Amino acid sequence: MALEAAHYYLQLAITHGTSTQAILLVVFLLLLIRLAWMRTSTQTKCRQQQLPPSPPGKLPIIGHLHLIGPQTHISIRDLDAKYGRNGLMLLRVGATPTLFVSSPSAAEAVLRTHDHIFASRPPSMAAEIIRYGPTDIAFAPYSEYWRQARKLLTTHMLSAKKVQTFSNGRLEEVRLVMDKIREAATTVPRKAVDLSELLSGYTNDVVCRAVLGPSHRKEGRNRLFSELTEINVALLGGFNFEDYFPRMAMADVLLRLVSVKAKRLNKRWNDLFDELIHEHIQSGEKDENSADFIDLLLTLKEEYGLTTDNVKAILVDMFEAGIETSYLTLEYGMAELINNRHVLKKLQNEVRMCTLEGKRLDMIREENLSSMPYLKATIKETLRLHPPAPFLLPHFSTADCNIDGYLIPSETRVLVNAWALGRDPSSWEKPEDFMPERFLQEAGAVDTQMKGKDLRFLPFGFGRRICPGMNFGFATMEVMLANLMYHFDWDIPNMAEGTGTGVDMAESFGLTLRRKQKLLLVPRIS
Ligand code: HEM
Repeated sequence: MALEAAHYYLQLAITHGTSTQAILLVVFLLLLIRLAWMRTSTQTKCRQQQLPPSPPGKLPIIGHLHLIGPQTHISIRDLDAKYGRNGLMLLRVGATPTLFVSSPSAAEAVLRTHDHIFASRPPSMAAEIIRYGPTDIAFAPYSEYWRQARKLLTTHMLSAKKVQTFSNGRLEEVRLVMDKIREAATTVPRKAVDLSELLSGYTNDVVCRAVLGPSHRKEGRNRLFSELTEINVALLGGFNFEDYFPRMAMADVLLRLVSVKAKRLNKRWNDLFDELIHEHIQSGEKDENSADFIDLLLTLKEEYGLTTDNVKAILVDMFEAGIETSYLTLEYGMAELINNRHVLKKLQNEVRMCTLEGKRLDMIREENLSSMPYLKATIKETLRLHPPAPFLLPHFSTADCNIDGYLIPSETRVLVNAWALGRDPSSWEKPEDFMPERFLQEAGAVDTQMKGKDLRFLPFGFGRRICPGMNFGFATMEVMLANLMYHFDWDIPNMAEGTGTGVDMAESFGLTLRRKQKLLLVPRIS
């Protein structure tokens, strides 16, 4: 084809043009031919290169979908053990090639060595609508826009220094929860508290306060944000048929349905943000210490080239990424502590050491936490066993890439099974046991700072897309867990009658890994 074209244009130039034109044309066309040849030979080479291993039994249309059970993280771990190679396994989920990563070396290849190729996100129609483009940070494709928005976030909103400025607000929120628990503990007979509800309310209010300041309870705004975040998670978190079967007629119908739902939801977020932005503009500039996230974004948006819609998209991220992750970790942590009484006792001893100087504290404050390594280790151990995002967020390759001799084609969806990595018996001693001590080993191999040298432990991901909210998350979780340990002893309901058993740890899978049952516990004032 290219040769025919070259011949044709050469004839044309010779008949109608000058000889210089003809020579230039020939050179240009020869270049074109060379390029075409190089492309064909690369494609042939790629085709010859092997794709990562896949399980047998791929079906028309649905691909390997029927092999994946409802507990996806467990199914994928088991399939990888059988069919994967070095932690790499390629499944066709519907029409979408999906690479599952289940070993530290494979995670290293994807998140460190070839991070620039895998740092994008797959397209999602719901994310496009709810997150204005998407122009948030979590779902935005890898681009200059994402780099700028993320820089703003990490430099001004989620830096250790800024997170520290919210400490009084956090303490106030913890105090409110302690008051509610104390009330239940002093009732006769003692009442169980719904710790799931209290903890999710707490992490919601901590994020609301950081986003919009102390007026976060005005007219029930905190509850409204909680409701909107829940709907967001439901819409983005499940298996979205239309993302995996983009060319099917049924996907078209679903696409329209999802689009209607997403637009309705986006309108609710949008109206609320308009009201809040208006209020913030009216109330004028604040100093760096008292500025909330809306203040910061409004002040900095021009410097970073953001529109008001971009600001709203980033705010949606704060709610969706910031609330459930910390809440689930706190809830799983408490459940593990109840089922592992010796760990609970050890943690209570560490926290209660604060009172050894003779005075009882009304609250454990953040400045008390630096002398509590076991508390931090307990949270890390909880994250190892129960990473709230078992597959991180989906990554997406933007070019062909070779890992371990396998070709990973461009536009492959990549899911890293952080849940499986945290429980791999070749990486962890007694992986199913809850042992915070493993994070206290002095020169142990585990990276206790979690800056990610060790890719066995990835609850926050790693590389360009690593969670920027780690400081915020730890600050939220540590002070709450310390106070729960300091003020109360904990029983399971019906323990006194001897009919109570341990806490049920059954999980239900989604974008996040939730416990199936509410966590009901009976507090006793210590
Ligand atoms: C226990 C607490 C938390 C955990 C376990 C957690 C975990 C994660 C994970 C696994 C990712 C995806 C990483 C990847 O794709 O490779 C992520 C991304 C993200 N997280 Fe967190 N997170 C937590 C708290 C927070 C908080 C408190 C905030 C903000 C207030 C936050 C904001 C974000 C954002 C904006 C992203 C997207 C980053 C990007 O795509 O560049 N996270 N987080």
